[in-house]
Amino acid sequence: MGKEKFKAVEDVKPEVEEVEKAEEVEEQRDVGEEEEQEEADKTFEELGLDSRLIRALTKKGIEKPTPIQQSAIPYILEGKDVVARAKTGSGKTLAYLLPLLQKLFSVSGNKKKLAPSAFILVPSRELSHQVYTEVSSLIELCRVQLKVVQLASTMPASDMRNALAGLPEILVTTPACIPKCFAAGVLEPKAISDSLEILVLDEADLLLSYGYEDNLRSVISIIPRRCLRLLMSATTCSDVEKLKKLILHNPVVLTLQEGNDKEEAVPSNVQQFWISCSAQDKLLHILALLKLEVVQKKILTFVNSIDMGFRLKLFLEKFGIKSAILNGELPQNSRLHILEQFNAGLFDYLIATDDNNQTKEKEESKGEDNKDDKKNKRRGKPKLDAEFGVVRGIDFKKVHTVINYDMPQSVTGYIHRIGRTGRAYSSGSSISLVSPDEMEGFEEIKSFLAGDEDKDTDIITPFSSLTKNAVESLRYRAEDVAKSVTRIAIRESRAQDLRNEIINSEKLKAHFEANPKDLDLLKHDKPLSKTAPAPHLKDIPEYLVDPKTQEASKMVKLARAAMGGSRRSGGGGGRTNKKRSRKGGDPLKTFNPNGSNKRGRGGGGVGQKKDGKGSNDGSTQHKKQKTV
Ligand SMILES: Nc1ncnc2c1ncn2[C@@H]1O[C@H](COP(=O)(O)OP(=O)(O)OP(=O)(O)O)[C@@H](O)[C@H]1O
Repeated sequence: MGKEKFKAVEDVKPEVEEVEKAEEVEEQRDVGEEEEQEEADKTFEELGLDSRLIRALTKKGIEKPTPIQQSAIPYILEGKDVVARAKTGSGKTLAYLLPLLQKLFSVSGNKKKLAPSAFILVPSRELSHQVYTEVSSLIELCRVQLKVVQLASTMPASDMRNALAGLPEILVTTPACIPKCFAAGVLEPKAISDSLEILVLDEADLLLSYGYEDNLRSVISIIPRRCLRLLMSATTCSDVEKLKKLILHNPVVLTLQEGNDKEEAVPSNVQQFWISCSAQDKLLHILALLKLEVVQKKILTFVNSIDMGFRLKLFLEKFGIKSAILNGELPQNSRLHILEQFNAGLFDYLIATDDNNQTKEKEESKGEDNKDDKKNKRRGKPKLDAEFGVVRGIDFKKVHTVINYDMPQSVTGYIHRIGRTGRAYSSGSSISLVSPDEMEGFEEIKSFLAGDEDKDTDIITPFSSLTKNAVESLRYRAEDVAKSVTRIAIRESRAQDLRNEIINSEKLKAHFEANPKDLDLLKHDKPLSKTAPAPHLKDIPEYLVDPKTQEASKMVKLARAAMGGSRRSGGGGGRTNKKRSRKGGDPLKTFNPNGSNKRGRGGGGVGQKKDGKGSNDGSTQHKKQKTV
C-alpha cells in the first residue's frame, strides 16, 4: 500500500459560531517522506503516551501503534481538533481513546464537576456498548480513578439519573440521548458548558444518515469553545464535510494522500470470492460450504431480511449446524449478548440482517403501520430498533469468513460487510452467492473495486474449492429439507425467538448489572425447530463428496488445527493466514503513512508492487486459493 499515505491538512477557521457562514481557508501540509519514515517507526512511548496506557495496551497484547494511531495521537495530545479518516478495522477507536484518556488523567480530580468531561457519540447502541467496553477495560488496566457511563435514549429517566449520579468523566451514547437527558433534567446544559473538555463523534459518516442532525445541533449549541473535538470516519462523504464544518475548528485532517476510493475503502487482506447460483440454490450452496467444511470458521452470514435469516437458521439446524441470529427486532440486551458471545467464540455461525435492510423493513413496517396501526398494535407486532446497526463499526472478533447469502444493495454495503473480517492484524475471506437477479449489482461492485485502470482484473474471483459435483451430491437432501422450512415454520420460529429473547433480555438485564463480565448465561444458538435433526442429515457420508472438495476440506481442517484446533479458538491464523498476515497484506499496515517497506519481524519479505500498492492487494488476492 505504498501509495496510501496520510496527509495532514490544517483547517484555519474563524470562531465556531461563525463557522458555517465563513469561507474555509485550508492549508495543506503533505507529510514528507522523511517525516513519514520517522512517524512509521514510532512506538507508543514515542507518541508521548502515558506509561499506564502503554502497560494496559501490553496487557491487551497491543504492541505497536497502527498508522492512524501514529498520525492522530500526537495531534490530539497537542490539543488539536482532528478529523481522521481511515478504512474499517484500522484502529480508529484507540486512536482517539488513548489520548482522550491521557488528557482525562490530568483533568480528573482537578475541579468539582457537575457533568462529564468527555462525550463519545456514536450512531448505534451496539457501537456505544463496544466503545464503553473498550474504555472500561483500559481504565481498569490503567488502575485510574475514572468513571465511564453508557446511556441509551430509551432508558427511563430514573436509570439515567442513577447512572450519572457517580459523576462519570466519560459518557458514551448516541446523539439522541443528550437531548433526552436535558428533557429529563438529568443533565444540565450549563454544567456541560462548564465541564466538557472533549467531544468525539465516532463513525461520523453515519451520524447524519441515522437522523441525528437535530440532536447534534442541540449538543453543539452548548459545547464550550475550548472543547477538543474529534471526528472519526471510515469514508468521506458530504455528511462528514457538513459535520466538520459544523463542529470543528482548525482541525488537522488526517486522510489518505493518494489513491482512488476503492483503495481507501476495501480491506486489502480480505480475499473475495463469488459463486454463481440461482436464488433457489442458495440454501444448497451454503449447506455445501458449511457442511463440507471448505470455509474457515468463524462465519458471519448476511441476509437481506429477518425472515430469510430464520429460513436459513431452520434449514441449517436440520443438518445439525447451529447458528445464532442477529437483527434489529431483538431486544437490545440480547443483541449485545449475542455479539459478546460470538466475539468470545462461544459459537461459530452468526446470521445477521444488516442495517440497510433494517431501514427497508422499518419503512415497510411503517407503511403497514399506517395502513392498519391498531391491528398491528393489537397483534403486538415487534418494532425494529432505530438505533440498531449491525455492520458499521462493529468489531466482530476473529471472523474468518463473511458470506453474502443475499447480495447487499449497494457497493458501500458490500464494503462494510466484508470489512467485518480481516480486521486488525488478521486476514479473512468473503464469499458472495450471486443469483441472476443480483448480477447487475454484483457487476457494479466488481467494477467499483476494479477501479478505472484495472478493468480486466478480477478482484472477486470464482470460488474454486467447491466443485459442482460436491454441490450436486447434496442436492436431494437440501431440496427435501428446504421444503420443510415453510413460511409458517419461519413465522412461528421468528415469534418464538423473539419471545425467548425478551425473556433472556430481562434475565440479562439483571445479570449484567450483577456480573457485567459473565458471558455464558444464555445460549443464543439454540435450535428453534421442534424436531431434532435426523441423524442421517447430520453427517455427510464420504462417498458423496468428490475428491477435490475432500482435499479442500482437509486443507481447511489443517489450517484450523494449525490455529489451535478447537472451535472455541475462532479464526484468524493458520497456514493460509500466516502467509497472508505478513506486512504486505496487513490491514493496519495498509495505512502506513510511510508507504515504503519496513524492515523487521514479519515484514521484510513482502515488497511493494511497482505501482505502489501492497503486494497482497493484487498478487495474492487475485490468485485462486484452495482454502479460505
Ligand atoms: N495497534 C494495534 N495493534 C493491534 N490491534 C489493534 C491495534 N489497534 C486496534 N487494534 C484492534 O483492531 C481491531 C479494529 O479496531 P477498531 O474497531 O478501532 O477499527 P476501526 O478503524 O474503528 O474500524 P471501523 O471503521 O469498522 O469501526 C480491534 O479489535 C482492535 O482491538
